[in-house]
Amino acid sequence: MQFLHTMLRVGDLERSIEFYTNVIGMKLLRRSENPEYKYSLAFLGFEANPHQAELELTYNHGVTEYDMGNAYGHIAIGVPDAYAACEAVKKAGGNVTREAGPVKGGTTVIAFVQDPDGYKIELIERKDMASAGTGLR
Ligand SMILES: C[C@@H](O)C(=O)SC[C@H](NC(=O)CC[C@H](N)C(=O)O)C(=O)NCC(=O)O
Ligand code: NI
Repeated sequence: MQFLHTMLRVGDLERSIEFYTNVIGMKLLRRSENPEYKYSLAFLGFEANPHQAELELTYNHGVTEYDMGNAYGHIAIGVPDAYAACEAVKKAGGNVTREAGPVKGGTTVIAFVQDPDGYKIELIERKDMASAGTGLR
């Protein structure tokens, strides 16, 4: 088996695609429309399945916001340098809600970014990723 995607409901699909491509550096992998059930999908990621898990964004036509509740935590992205990633996010107009630094009580360097709908994204510094050329623009 393989972990394929995480689905988030968003209030403005184009706004979210813009954020996840231009701020986070993902690729728009594919889109689909379901006019019968009045929703649109966009799949984004750094690589398509099966190479990496994908993010599925769901837009229900006419629904511009959701009750975010208190259960959702975050999705996590590995970056070679969390400090540089935060600067790149800010430069691209993104919202860093927790600057890069060691996790409380530990040594792993993390940061948090908020997407346009308020979903949190954790940036986790992974030195092993430096050679992979991954990471935020
Ligand atoms: C493409 C695949 O990864 C899907 O997740 S589509 C599944 C489908 N999604 C929706 O209907 C989205 C709109 C819906 N109003 C929502 O907000 O979730 C789905 O969940 N279908 C349910 C079913 O029983 O088929
Ligand atoms: Ni799905």
